[in-house]
Amino acid sequence: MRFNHHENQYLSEVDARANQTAPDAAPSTAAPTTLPTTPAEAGLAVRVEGVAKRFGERPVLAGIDLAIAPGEFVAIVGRSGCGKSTLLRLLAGLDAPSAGAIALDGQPARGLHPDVRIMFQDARLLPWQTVLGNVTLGLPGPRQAAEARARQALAEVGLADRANEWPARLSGGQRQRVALARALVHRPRLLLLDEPLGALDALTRIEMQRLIERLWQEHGFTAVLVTHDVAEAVALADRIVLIEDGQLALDAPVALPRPRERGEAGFATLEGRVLKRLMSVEALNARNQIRGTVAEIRLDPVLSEVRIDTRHGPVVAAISTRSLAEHPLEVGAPVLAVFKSNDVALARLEQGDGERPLTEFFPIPSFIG
Ligand SMILES: Nc1ncnc2c1ncn2[C@@H]1O[C@H](COP(=O)(O)OP(=O)(O)OP(=O)(O)O)[C@@H](O)[C@H]1O
Repeated sequence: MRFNHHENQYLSEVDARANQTAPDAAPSTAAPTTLPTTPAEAGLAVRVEGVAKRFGERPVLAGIDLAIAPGEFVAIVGRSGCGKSTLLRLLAGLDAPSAGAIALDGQPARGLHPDVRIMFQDARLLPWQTVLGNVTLGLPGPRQAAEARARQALAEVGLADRANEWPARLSGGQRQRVALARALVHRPRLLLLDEPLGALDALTRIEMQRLIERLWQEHGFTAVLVTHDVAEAVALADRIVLIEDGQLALDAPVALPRPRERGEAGFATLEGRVLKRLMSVEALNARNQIRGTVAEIRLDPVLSEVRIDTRHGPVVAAISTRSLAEHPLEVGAPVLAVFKSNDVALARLEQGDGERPLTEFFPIPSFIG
């Protein structure tokens, strides 16, 4: 998980709002203590038009167009580093686009929006505040009314009885529930979720997915979820968008009835389709591909070696023997070797000492083809 000063700025904004709260003021009957439940009034419409984002000379997003209807649940998937979190930070107003425009409910987005909340992979709870204190933080109005709202939000995430607990005493899943309550208590009309379940075990993750789905259905906010887990995207989203080379490469509706079961045929088909697209050769950087011909196959019970001859010299791929059985190759077959740029390292060979020993490794940003 990456932290940057913009996100801290977001948290300071929350702190600043907390400081404006009158802690000892009398309870107000004017402040509503219930969270909205009517979908029509809750969801924020999002429009992203021609949005580009560069960091220095490095383009990350290029010409993104995306319209999200009020109350829609959109999942953003894509390879690591493709710009998913960057897009989410732009929607949150934590960062500004280099080009293009973002509109929320038809109004140009400028900075932080009061109806937008973001949840990260780590809960970011203040350790010196109780669970209730963390959820109340930043709520305007008299303390008693704010606490009543916070307690209600905690009840909604199943933590009513942990209000007076310290964050350190909670499990990772419970801390994320508190973070969810802290977002919900502000009655967001757009909830941005940046891989919020990424650090949780599989079972807790599925429980949290159900909770998020239920709360989304009850409150009707618009939801945008960044996830690495395609099954999570299929379980929760109305639409799955895939970012690739800075652009939207896929926009797939998920027309499956809710609640969705992972074992169902439609679920597995869509998950397979998105995964296939995500893992496809076209999705990889073209510079990290090299053509060749299978020259030799050395079978081993577990991990076999396939040597291919390329115009740059021989390349040996270690392939599980099981995969090789599923996708057989024969000597002479034309193939494409695909490298993940992050996985390529250069090792200097000692002069005159054959293939060993290695002295230094130089990670390189991309394969030199
Ligand atoms: N503030 C920044 N300054 C410079 N580069 C940045 C900044 N934020 C992100 N980047 C770069 O932009 C690219 C996209 O980052 P981003 O975090 O949006 O990717 P991601 O798809 O969310 O990745 P992951 O799935 O690994 O979290 C990366 O190469 C990252 O290093």
